[in-house]
Amino acid sequence: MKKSNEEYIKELKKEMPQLEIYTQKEERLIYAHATFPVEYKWILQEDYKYLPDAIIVPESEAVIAELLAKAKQKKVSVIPYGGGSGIVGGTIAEEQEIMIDTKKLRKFEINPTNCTAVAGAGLTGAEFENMLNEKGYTSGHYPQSFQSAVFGGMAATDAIGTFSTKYGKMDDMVNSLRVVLPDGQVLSTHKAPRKSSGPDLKYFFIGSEGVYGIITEVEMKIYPLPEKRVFEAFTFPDTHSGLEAVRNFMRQGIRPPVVRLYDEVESESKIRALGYEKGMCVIFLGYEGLAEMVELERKKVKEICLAHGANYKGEEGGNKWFENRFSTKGMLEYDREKGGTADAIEVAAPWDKIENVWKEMRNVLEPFCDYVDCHFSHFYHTGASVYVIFHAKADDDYQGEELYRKCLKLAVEASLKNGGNVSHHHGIGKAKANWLEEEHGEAGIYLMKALKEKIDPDKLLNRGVLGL
Ligand SMILES: Cc1cc2nc3c(=O)[nH]c(=O)nc-3n(C[C@H](O)[C@H](O)[C@H](O)COP(=O)(O)OP(=O)(O)OC[C@H]3O[C@@H](n4cnc5c(N)ncnc54)[C@H](O)[C@@H]3O)c2cc1C
Repeated sequence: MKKSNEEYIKELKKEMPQLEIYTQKEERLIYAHATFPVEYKWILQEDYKYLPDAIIVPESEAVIAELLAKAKQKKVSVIPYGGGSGIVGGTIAEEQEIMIDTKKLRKFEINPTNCTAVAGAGLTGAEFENMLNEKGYTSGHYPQSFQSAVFGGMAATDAIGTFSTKYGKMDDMVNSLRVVLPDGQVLSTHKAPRKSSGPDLKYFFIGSEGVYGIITEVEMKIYPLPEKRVFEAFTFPDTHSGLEAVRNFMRQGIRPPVVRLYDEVESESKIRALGYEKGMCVIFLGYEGLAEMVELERKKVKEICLAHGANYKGEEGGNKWFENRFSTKGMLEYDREKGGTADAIEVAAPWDKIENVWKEMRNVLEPFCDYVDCHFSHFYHTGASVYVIFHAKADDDYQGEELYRKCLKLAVEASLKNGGNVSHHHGIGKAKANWLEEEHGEAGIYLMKALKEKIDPDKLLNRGVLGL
């Protein structure tokens, strides 16, 4: 253990004997990796590369404040740890950092009048949603990592769920939050629904991946459980006509919560399974809310899809997608195999760039991959996001790591070159930090660094994440 860490832990044990602290090698190994694909390769290579010196599991925000104040005093580096489902290397303990696991922050408080509920940073998406459902509410937030990602991590990475077209991303869903700053101060943002009182401070933390503070509570917007929910499918002659149909209903303010358009290649297996016409592209749509509104949305979406050459395929395909929506087979199985590597690179672009971004990302990856899947599943008034999922195989896990880095570089650079960004919702971590300046520009990075240097001059909190 690093000397400074040893002194820190010794002092904590003395002053806070009730504090849960893990220092055994097995425990440190469990926390050492999240779900960044390269971490799978490190597991399969010899000794694991980077272990945290210790993991602390505080039971309250007040204890986190003390831990950070003391860490500042003793110059101890810290990594906040949520559900460990992060996929961009945001929790790699490259410098034997101490991890702070937020799992004991389990507050749940509902305010039906304000249509909000508070989630402690350590509640998983599924736990919070079940508690809401019991009271007759939903947050509409269903990321695929629903059962493992927790609210602190999801706010920190600005996560998104599959019902996003209606309910939005974490930055749309969070009304207010509480955060411990690197020196131990606690900031609570105002609960008013809108502010014109300087920058809305919650946005310094949503998507900041723990570099500016540890989020302890998130106040989410909530909605009554829907009266009606229905899924359906259409096939389109090609990806272009599918995207045009979606752009047309989005610009009129029609927002079915689930919109998932698969390109010609990823559609193939779905077409086979569902017995649809070969060579077409599949779209699954999901609607929920008041029954009359659902039926009106369906009617309007159907008119627009049919006008763009679609065939209506009924409810079966959409229902099947819904039943399997949390399955991550395929991608993660590839990462676990010898030499195998896979990842979903998710970027966003304006409507007039998204098709080129998709085509070019697919083109650059295909020569190095067994196969590449692409779909569009988060849509906005001004553009869309595309997932480009590569699956590649090398001879061993060292070459697998190299191959991963090559594919990531090709994909991100193809996005940037064609008008897309670096990440739509998985975040940057350490994996994509090199490209951040291309998205934000020199002045943008200057601003991010200036804030970091002011509030955390020794870069003790999540050093290296976002390149800070
Ligand atoms: C199979 C699979 C499916 C996925 N599906 C989705 C999806 O549908 N949508 C989506 O958006 N993402 C998805 N992801 C990515 C991942 O689940 C998200 O990035 C998630 O938000 C991470 O949350 P976590 O609690 O696991 O965070 P962690 O992995 O623990 O941490 C992520 C980052 O946030 C920081 N952090 C954690 N807690 C805090 C805190 N309290 N305060 C400040 N910083 C903190 C960490 O230091 C780290 O940098 C998926 C990942 C996997 C493996």
